[in-house]
Amino acid sequence: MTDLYIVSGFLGAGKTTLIQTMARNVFQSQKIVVIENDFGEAGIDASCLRSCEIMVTSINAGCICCSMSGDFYKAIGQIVKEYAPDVILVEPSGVGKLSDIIKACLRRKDLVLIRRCITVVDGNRFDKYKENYGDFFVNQIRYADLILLSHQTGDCGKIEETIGKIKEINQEARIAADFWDSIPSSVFLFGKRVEAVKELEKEPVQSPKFPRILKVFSSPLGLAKEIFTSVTIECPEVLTEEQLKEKLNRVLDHGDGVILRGKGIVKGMDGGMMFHYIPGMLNVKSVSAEGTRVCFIGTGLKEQQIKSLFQGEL
Ligand SMILES: Nc1nc2c(ncn2[C@@H]2O[C@H](COP(=O)(O)OP(=O)(O)OP(=O)(O)O)[C@@H](O)[C@H]2O)c(=O)[nH]1
Repeated sequence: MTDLYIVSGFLGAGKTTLIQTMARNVFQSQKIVVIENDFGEAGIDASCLRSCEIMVTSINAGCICCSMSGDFYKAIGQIVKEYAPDVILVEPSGVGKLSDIIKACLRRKDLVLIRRCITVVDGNRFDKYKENYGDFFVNQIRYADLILLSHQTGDCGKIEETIGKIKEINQEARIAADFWDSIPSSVFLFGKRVEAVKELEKEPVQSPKFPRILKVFSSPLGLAKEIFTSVTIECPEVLTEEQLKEKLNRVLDHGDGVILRGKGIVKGMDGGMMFHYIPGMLNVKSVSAEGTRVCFIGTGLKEQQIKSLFQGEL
């Protein structure tokens, strides 16, 4: 039986960052495979994790829990057989429901044992995300047995307030607000399962859904796709940091709709350049990973408009 950990959280919460921390601090001597499920993000996280020498299997263009669940089912079988990892880490898309991911993993309980359902919660954007995207955001909190706060401002009062709000949704989960590097490994590895997950475990295991069948049923991805759109842009040019920021700011300032997430890897003057955008934060840094793609996720985005803004003359 292979140990499986789910690392969920809303867009930009810090899932990939946490997986890197866990690979470094918790599973340092173990063979890890990460199953990464981008929502239209063109494998950007996967490139980043691979550059940290983590083995990654990407399932793109859908969501593990629904349209791709047949692929997910097969992927787990293949990974266990071919790589025999000690640990599988599943990073669902930020707009996936944790309960659906757990159900998808339970379909392979012949091969994997869910050890921990972890959710990263952006402590700085809690109210906004809960109010506007509660279907996903609240579900990710309710089914977690370990919740880690990210994007904290250092304001202890605000942290306590956010923890109080999380407890209104899930009283049983362990909540950790410390710096992740300082959290003992045992917190990630062991702990009580919350009742909500125990209930899911009691449900009869359903066969994986394959796309042919899915056309008949509405799916959670249907919901995510109705609400969120993603725009991916090829960017083969070499850019300076200023040029990249100017392109990004044109999209962020003048694009219609609400951009909730932006990320990408492009060619910089001295190698790869990666950016992350979440509302109120834009980070650009040099990376060893290579890439020529940027992606925006949000609501009400206009693909052509975003492409023109990004690709237009500088
Ligand atoms: N200030 C701050 N930044 C963070 C923290 N965690 C992650 N970040 C940054 O937030 C950005 C997004 O982090 P990721 O780890 O890519 O988030 P994710 O949840 O995998 O995002 P998705 O790709 O949308 O699923 C990156 O620039 C991180 O460096 C945190 O605790 N504090």
